[in-house]
Amino acid sequence: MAVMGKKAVHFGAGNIGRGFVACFLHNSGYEVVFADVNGDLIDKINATPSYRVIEVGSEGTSENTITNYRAINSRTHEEDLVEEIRTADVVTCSVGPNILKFIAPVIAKGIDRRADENPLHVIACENAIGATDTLAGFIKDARNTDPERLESHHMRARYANSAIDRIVPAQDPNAGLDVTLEKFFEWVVDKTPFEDVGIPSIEGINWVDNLAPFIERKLYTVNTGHATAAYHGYNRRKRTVFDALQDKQIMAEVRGALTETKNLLVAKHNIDEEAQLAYMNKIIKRIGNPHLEDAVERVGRAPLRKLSRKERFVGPAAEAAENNMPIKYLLDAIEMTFRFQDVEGDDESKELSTIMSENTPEDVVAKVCGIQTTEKIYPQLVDIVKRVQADSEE
Ligand SMILES: NC(=O)c1ccc[n+]([C@@H]2O[C@H](COP(=O)([O-])OP(=O)(O)OC[C@H]3O[C@@H](n4cnc5c(N)ncnc54)[C@H](O)[C@@H]3O)[C@@H](O)[C@H]2O)c1
Ligand SMILES: O=P(O)(O)OC[C@@H](O)[C@@H](O)[C@H](O)[C@H](O)CO
Repeated sequence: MAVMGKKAVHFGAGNIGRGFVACFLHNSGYEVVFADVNGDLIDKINATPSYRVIEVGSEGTSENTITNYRAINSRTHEEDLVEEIRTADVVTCSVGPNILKFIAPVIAKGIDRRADENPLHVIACENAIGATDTLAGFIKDARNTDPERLESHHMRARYANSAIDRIVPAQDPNAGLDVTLEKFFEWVVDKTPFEDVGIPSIEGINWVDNLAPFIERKLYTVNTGHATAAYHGYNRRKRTVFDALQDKQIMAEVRGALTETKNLLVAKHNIDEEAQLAYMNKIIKRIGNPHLEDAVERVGRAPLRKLSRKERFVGPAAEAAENNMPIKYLLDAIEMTFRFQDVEGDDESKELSTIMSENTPEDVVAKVCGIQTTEKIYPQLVDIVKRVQADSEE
């Protein structure tokens, strides 16, 4: 049921922001106020009264028209944004996990101005475990919220973690605001923080009591498989994930990595093995969607984030290793990620290259992967880094 007169502020008017989150908020009757730092994008949004969300797949193409939105530059119009947050019902974001700290101060100011009886619902829509908790941590930090106001903060804001899944590739620069994406979507949100104040009425959200199995299953299947295809593909000069999956060896690497994460997910979350196998096969089909021009560079973007401790490779591989489960294919994918260096337009891939050239293998593993010397996976990661460093010196 649509809710009229409601307002959502969404940080990050990029692919998933315009194509998924804003689309669902719009369809649920919300006015959407985008907050972004890209001045050209802000101007385009404010000059364009509607845009299309175009779903493509083997079943054909369908379209949704999005209206009733505005955009504010959060860098130049902070006070306007604070006022929007003061009067909003929902704040969502899809800016990337490393940007959460930068959007926290303005959200904190808006929350602080709210009346106590009307808490803002905050849901971060990033590919990261506990992204809303991370954002809440920055908002509640003493630099952003007066410690004396913390005790009553829950009366002005509530925070729920989420898992969001829909493949939205980089868009054709000539497409304007239109977004082409896959038909499939899944948006799962923890309902427990909202239970006493009412969950926001957003069509399409699956509200759950325990998000952990959903987010781990998503990150360690969709994103592990996607990234495995992308990094192997990049190193074999494939253009898109679809192209990469046409290569039998890369497909075997993807299946291998997803079988290893399946074993872990099944054991850890009591997920039915057959159900996980079906989910895995569906994901392989989704990431191989021939209608999505999903470049390996987009899917491999930010390799330092993707090599970090709780992320799609090191997260499951470290845990599987501790439980003596096989991790051969995950290690192959990690090696390919370490080889994703100096990629045009990707700052982290350049930083990775500098880190690799200036540090010992042991220091790289500690700094990049956050793995301790006592963990079972440690020596295997050190060997990978040694190999990649040796190849770079040749
Ligand atoms: N694209 C997908 O398929 C997909 C699917 C699920 C989840 N996600 C997640 O969504 C997030 C965004 O991904 P995307 O593909 O939409 O990226 P994107 O680059 O298309 O969009 C990010 C947007 O955030 C804006 N931004 C950057 N810094 C900002 C700031 N300080 N304040 C406000 N806006 C800022 C950028 O200008 C850009 O418009 C990531 O965490 C990603 O993992 C993406
Ligand atoms: O967004 P990232 O950089 O964490 O990962 C790249 C892709 O795997 C990702 O954007 C997927 O398309 C998305 O997670 C599908 O739901």
